[in-house]
Amino acid sequence: MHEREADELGLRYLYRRLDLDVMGQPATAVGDVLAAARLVGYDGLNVTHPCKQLVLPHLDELSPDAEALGAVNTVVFRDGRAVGHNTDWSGFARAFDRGLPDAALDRVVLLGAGGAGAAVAHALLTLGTRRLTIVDVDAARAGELAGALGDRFGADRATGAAPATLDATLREADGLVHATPTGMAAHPGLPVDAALLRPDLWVADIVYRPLETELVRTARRLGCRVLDGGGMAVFQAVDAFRLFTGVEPDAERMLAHFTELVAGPGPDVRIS
Ligand SMILES: NC(=O)C1=CN([C@@H]2O[C@H](COP(=O)(O)OP(=O)(O)OC[C@H]3O[C@@H](n4cnc5c(N)ncnc54)[C@H](O)[C@@H]3O)[C@@H](O)[C@H]2O)C=CC1
Ligand SMILES: O=C1C[C@@](O)(C(=O)O)C[C@@H](O)[C@@H]1O
Repeated sequence: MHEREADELGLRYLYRRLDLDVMGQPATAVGDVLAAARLVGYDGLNVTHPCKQLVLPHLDELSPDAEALGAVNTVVFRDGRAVGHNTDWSGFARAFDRGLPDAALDRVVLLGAGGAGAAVAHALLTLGTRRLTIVDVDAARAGELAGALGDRFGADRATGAAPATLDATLREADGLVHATPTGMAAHPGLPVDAALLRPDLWVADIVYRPLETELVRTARRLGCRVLDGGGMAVFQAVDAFRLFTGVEPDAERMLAHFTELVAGPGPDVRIS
């Protein structure tokens, strides 16, 4: 996606996968990878699960958003310094704005309080969600995330809740954002009971492989306004591309290319 957009713009750009599993390294080796990338002249890196927090001590500076979120997915090397940014939250915010404009944001339920859920929660509150209820099988994690958001956005804006309360909370909600692995090819299924989906509830899924998850399919069939996970995946890349190059990419072109990519076979991961 990055390379194809750069080709379109006439930029020379190499985007390489450095996979710790393939290298036989633990997640804690992220600092070594960062140092190696800097040494050999990379302009920056995207960082993914489970290294978005582990990378923090290896950075010289954080953008205010990355600092607030305590997670980095984009590192830019500039003037000898490694600067951490977070484009997951801005990517979700832009995808949401584009895909579900005018969606009611009075009461929103977020299912999943992991790394992606934290970025999505930051985006939802930044976009104006009045009351966000965060539900996770790990109720302590949901509570911690709600507490951290409360410190930044105001104590009454975010609450952690246990899965047993999901039915009641969803009945009163304007929208649902799904941020657990359910629905991915390796974890098929529906994360909430279909009986809880009604036409006046908007539904956003962040799972993007496949784009058409069981949740997206079911919610659409039941008449909900629906957003799939492709927009977040693309717009985080759009924001990272701009940070790496200083050039504004064509977001709609990247979205079209991404849709083509996810429809195809998975990547062939090899290091030689
Ligand atoms: N569209 C995009 O750009 C992105 C999409 N993703 C998607 O988001 C998913 C989550 O990613 P991360 O937050 O990094 O994973 P994570 O493992 O950090 O967090 C997942 C959270 O979901 C919770 N959970 C799992 N099953 C649950 C259930 N049935 N009910 C309630 N909570 C449950 C877990 O306890 C955990 O807190 C990924 O599997 C991926 O599909 C992730 C990153 C970017
Ligand atoms: O988590 C993700 C996914 C990603 O690693 C990818 O594979 O596209 C790119 C990261 O910037 C983003 O935060």
